[in-house]
Amino acid sequence: MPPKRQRAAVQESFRSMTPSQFFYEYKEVAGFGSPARALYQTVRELVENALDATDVHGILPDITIVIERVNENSNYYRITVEDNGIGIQPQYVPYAFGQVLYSSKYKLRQARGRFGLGAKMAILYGQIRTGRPVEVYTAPIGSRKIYYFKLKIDIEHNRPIVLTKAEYPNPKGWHGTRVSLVIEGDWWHSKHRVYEYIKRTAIAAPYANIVFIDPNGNVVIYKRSISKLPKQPKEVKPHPHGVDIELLKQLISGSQAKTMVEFLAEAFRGVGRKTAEAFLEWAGIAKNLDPHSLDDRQLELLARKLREYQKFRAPSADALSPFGPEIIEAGLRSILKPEFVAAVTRRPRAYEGHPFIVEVGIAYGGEIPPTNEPILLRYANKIPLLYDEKSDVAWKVVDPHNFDWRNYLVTFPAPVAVLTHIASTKVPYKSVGKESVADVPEIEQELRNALREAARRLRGYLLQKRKEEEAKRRIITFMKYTPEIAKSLAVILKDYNVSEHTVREMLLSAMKRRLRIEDDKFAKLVEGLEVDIEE
Ligand SMILES: Nc1ncnc2c1ncn2[C@@H]1O[C@H](COP(=O)(O)OP(=O)(O)OP(=O)(O)O)[C@@H](O)[C@H]1O
Repeated sequence: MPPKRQRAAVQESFRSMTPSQFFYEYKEVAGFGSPARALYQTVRELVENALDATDVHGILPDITIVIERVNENSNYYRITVEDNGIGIQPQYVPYAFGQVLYSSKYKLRQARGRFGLGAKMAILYGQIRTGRPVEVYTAPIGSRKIYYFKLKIDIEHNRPIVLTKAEYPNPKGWHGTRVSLVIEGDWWHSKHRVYEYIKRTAIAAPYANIVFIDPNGNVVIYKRSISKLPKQPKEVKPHPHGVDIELLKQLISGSQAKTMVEFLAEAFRGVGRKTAEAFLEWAGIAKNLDPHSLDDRQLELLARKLREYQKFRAPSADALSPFGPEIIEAGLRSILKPEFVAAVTRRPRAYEGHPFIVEVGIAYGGEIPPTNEPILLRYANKIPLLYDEKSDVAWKVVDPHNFDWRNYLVTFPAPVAVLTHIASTKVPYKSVGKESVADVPEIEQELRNALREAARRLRGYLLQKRKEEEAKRRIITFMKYTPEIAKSLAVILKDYNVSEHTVREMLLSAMKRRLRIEDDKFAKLVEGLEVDIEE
C-alpha cells in the first residue's frame, strides 16, 4: 500500500473590519447598490433626518431638497437638503456624519432613523466614487452661531476627517441643518422613485412644507395643508418581555440598585415595587439578591422568567407617534384627490415586548386611476417604503388573493389606494435599507383588523352611492313622464284651481318621500338633469 500523503497544514489569514469598512464592502445591504438606487437612497436618508429633526421635536417642518447635476453631461449630482429642525451641537457633527454606527436615535422612542448609518452611507458612497467631502451647516435652537463643517470619513478607522470648520454669526436666529454632498447618480433611472418618494412623504406629512427642485430645474411644492403635528413620542424604558441576557447585563451595569426589587422597579417600564415583588416570588428569585452578583446561569433564568411572566402591564405606547386618522385623511385627500377616504388608527399592541400601532387609510375614486390591484402606500415609522413591495407583510394583507375585497363591494379593476403604517420602537425591517417589513404574526393580524375596519366604511359609502345611483335612475325615468302627467292631471283638476306647476311640485315631493331622500341630496341628484324642477 502506498504511504498516505500528509496533507500540508493550511494557514488562513485573519483580519478584522471596522463598521465603515464593512459597509464599504457591502453597500447593497444599505441600499447603495447602484448609482440609480444610491441617488434615491441619499435623498431618502437626508429627508428622513430632516423630518426626525423637526416633527419628532414638535416643529412644523420646512424642508428643501435640491438635486443638481454638477457638470453638464456628467453623472455627478449634488444633493442638498435643508430643514428648520433642532440642529446639531457642533461637537457632535463630525461623528454624526463621519463615524458609521453613531446616532442620537439608539433609544426606545419612535423615529425614522434607527441604525446610525444612513447619512454616513451617502457620504461614504459619494466619497469613494467622486472623492468629494460632505458639507454641513447647522445651528441648534437659540444658537448665536451657524457652524460649518466640511468632512470625509476615514473608512479604515471609522473616524471623521474634518477638512474645514468655520463659524458664522446667526443674526436671524436660524435653526436647523443643511447637508450637501456629491454622489455618482443616475437621475434618469431614479427619477420616478425620487418623485414618488417625495410625494408619499408629503402624503404622510401634510403638516410639512416641502420644496423639491430636480436636476432639470423643475420645482415641485407641497404646501402644508394641516397645522396639526402627530403626537410627540417619548423615550421609554424597556419592557420585561423584550429582554435577553445581554440587555440584562447592560441594565445591571448601569444601575446602582442593591436589590432585585429595586433593580426591576427602576429598569423596566410599567414595573413598580409591587409588581417586582410578585414577579420575583413567582420566579423563585430572592427579593434581596444583589443584581450585580448574578452569574450567567442566574441571568439566563431571570431573562427567561421575565419573558414568560404574563402579569406585567402591556408595553406603553408613549414612545410611539402614529399619524392619527385626521392626518392620514388630510394627506390622502390633498395628494390623491379621491372621492372617499377613511382612516383607522388601531390601539397599541406589542410583539416581543415592543409596542406597535398599526394604521390603515383607504382612498377611493376621484382622481385615483382604476388598477387591477389596490395601490399600496406602505409606511413604517412614517417612512414611505417603495422597494420590495411584494415581500412586505402589508402586501400580504391587502393582496386580493388573501383579502376578499368583493365583501366590501370592490371588484378590480378599481380606483382604490390603501395606506398602511406600522409605528413601533422596533419595526422588524428585513434589511438595514428599510424597504420591507417581516411578517410578524401580531403585526399581520393588526393590519388585517385595521384594513377590515377601514374597508367596512368604504362598503358603507359604496352602498350609499349605489342607493343614490339607483334613485337617480328612477328619478330620470320619472322626470321623463312628469310633464305629461302634470299636464293631464292639471286638466282633470282644473275645477279645483290647481295649476300644472303645483301638480309637478306635488309629484316631485311624492317622489322624494318614496325614495326617502333628504331635500339637499335630492336637489343634488336632479342637478344637471334635463328637466328643471324649479320651473
Ligand atoms: N438634519 C439633521 N438634523 C439634526 N440631526 C441630524 C440631522 N441629520 C443627521 N443628524 C444626526 O446625525 C445622526 C446620524 O444620522 P444617520 O442618518 O447617519 O443615522 P440615523 O438617522 O441615526 O439612523 P439611520 O441609519 O437608521 O437613518 C442622527 O442620529 C442625528 O442625531
